[in-house]
Amino acid sequence: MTLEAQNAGLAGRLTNVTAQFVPGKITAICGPNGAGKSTLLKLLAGLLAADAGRIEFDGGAMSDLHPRERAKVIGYLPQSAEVAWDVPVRNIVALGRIPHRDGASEPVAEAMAALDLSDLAERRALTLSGGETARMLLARVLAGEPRWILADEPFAALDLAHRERLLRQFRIEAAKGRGVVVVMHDLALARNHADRVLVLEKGRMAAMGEPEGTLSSALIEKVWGVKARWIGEPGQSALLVDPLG
Ligand SMILES: Nc1ncnc2c1ncn2[C@@H]1O[C@H](COP(=O)(O)OP(=O)(O)OP(=O)(O)O)[C@@H](O)[C@H]1O
Repeated sequence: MTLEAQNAGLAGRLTNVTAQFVPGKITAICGPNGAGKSTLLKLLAGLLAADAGRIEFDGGAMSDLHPRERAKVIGYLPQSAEVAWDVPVRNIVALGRIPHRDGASEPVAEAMAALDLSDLAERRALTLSGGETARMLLARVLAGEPRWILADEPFAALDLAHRERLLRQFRIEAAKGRGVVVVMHDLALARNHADRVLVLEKGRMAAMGEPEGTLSSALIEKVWGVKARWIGEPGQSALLVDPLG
């Protein structure tokens, strides 16, 4: 169950990205604003078509996958998603089962419990706070039990406890053999919790590899233009950034 970008590009947004994503692992996609992170995630999700190279899924072109099959295997969380329907939270999370056409309630309940939404199950979706909305939409993705979870900045609206909870959940999903690909700005989060990191810079790949070696001070200075150094133990590192002079 592989997911791969092969020289993938989209005019003006992404150039020549070649990367293999690994099931059972958490891959972080990092890079400055406008570097192409969301574009790459949408290409991997099959929501945008590459105009150069291709996205390969299980040895075939992603573009050949039937949309319903794609919806079953890929769970995509967009950046700052909005909710259109003022229906109970449980109903929004249950939308994750639509590709399966099974109405199964267990994965829906499990996903809500994982995202600490059980007490909010009957609340109307439009009354939720920003972080609660983010958790509801993540639960919808998990309820679909996709093979690949592709999440665009899922931590942005979450408080510390819910961030930790989601990190643990991503690890649980990865342990089930799912591939987890997460766009994130927090480089300490990537270094401490991802298995691999892909760094984009101005639409091109700047680096890909295990986080410790890849997210070096030298790379951070080159790509983000800030001087920074790591402190702390592996797995509990913090990034100290020098004030811009
Ligand atoms: N629909 C579009 N049409 C044209 N250009 C676009 C479109 N969407 C994004 N871009 C451009 O493509 C580049 C990559 O955008 P993308 O959203 O992938 O960046 P990102 O790395 O996710 O950024 P951020 O950290 O700000 O969310 C940017 O220069 C952006 O302005």
